[in-house]
Amino acid sequence: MRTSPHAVPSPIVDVDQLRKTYRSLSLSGRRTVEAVRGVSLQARAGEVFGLLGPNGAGKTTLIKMLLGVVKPSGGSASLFGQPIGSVAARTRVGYLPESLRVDRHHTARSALRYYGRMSRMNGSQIRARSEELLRLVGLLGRDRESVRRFSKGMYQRLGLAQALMHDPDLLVLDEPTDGLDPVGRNEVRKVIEQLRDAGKTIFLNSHILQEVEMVCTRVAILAEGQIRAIGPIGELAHGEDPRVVVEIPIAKTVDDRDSAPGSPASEPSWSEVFGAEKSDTIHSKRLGAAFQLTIPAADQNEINWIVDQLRQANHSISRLQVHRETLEETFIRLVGDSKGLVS
Ligand SMILES: Nc1ncnc2c1ncn2[C@@H]1O[C@H](COP(=O)(O)OP(=O)(O)OP(=O)(O)O)[C@@H](O)[C@H]1O
Repeated sequence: MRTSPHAVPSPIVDVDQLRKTYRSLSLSGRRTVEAVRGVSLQARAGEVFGLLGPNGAGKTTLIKMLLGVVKPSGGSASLFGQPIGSVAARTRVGYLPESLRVDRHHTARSALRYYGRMSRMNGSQIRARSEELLRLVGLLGRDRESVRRFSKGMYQRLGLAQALMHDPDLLVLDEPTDGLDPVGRNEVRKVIEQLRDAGKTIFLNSHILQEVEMVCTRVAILAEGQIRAIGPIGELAHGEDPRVVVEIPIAKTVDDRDSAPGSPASEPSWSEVFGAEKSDTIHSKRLGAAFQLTIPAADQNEINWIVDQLRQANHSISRLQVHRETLEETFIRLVGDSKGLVS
């Protein structure tokens, strides 16, 4: 069968209505937690897909289901078209868990040898691949030191190297920079950026907004086990129409010129300026000696129209700024508060 040259390649990660309910028994009785509640998403080859959510959103549970470590309660998912949990799916994935443990007696080199053997690589394959990866993660030269002497950042970079040892087609990273200082975060982020630029497909969990903004190409916002938004990073952050913020000096308003000197200026009727329908969408407030209007404006034509209406009504404009929603504002709008999120 021939495929059309314009056919969209099938997704590498394909999740359909996946659910996980944890049930446990304790002295205080039966406890049920709906950790993942009907999540659907897709990640394609070459994407760095970010799953952003506060603590407890269900991110780790979702990753563990993809890796076949936790059994779903409902829905389905596949990696490379193979059902999650199958050997065929698992062997093509590299995984960096939230807290990787490397035995303290290891050096970076001996640890990679160990992981290489687990992936059934032979001695010369292990040597060549270790050299390449130690260089990539910036540990060449420190590779014969005990990992006991490693900083947390170096340890995480070794974790990235172990995940890449068998040259997986998909890299799954759970909170890769959690607990690192800014220098360590930056070092790990640089490695992820190099992998992204080399075309690796990466699925990354994070509650660190800046990390997601800097490295991901597509993002899903997860809260309370549900996807609240999903899309390319640029579009997601601008989910709401841009707004224009205009400041109109009070002394220059029509009302003020008509009123007696020194009397407080009353607010102009914005419905007379913009029409009743548009004025309903305007938020206005007094800001010192000016009125500040926040007006939704989908595009440049609408911004021009707003300026024209103000000028026609003889209002001066002392400041005009186009405000686009940031990813942080999108997150807070969708999740309700910024609890558990680091910007
Ligand atoms: N093995 C388990 N048994 C019972 N409840 C669990 C288990 N694992 C996770 N949970 C609960 O499921 C919910 C989602 O947890 P999960 O670890 O998937 O979230 P997360 O988004 O990865 O959070 P974090 O960033 O804190 O790791 C939480 O309420 C958590 O307490």
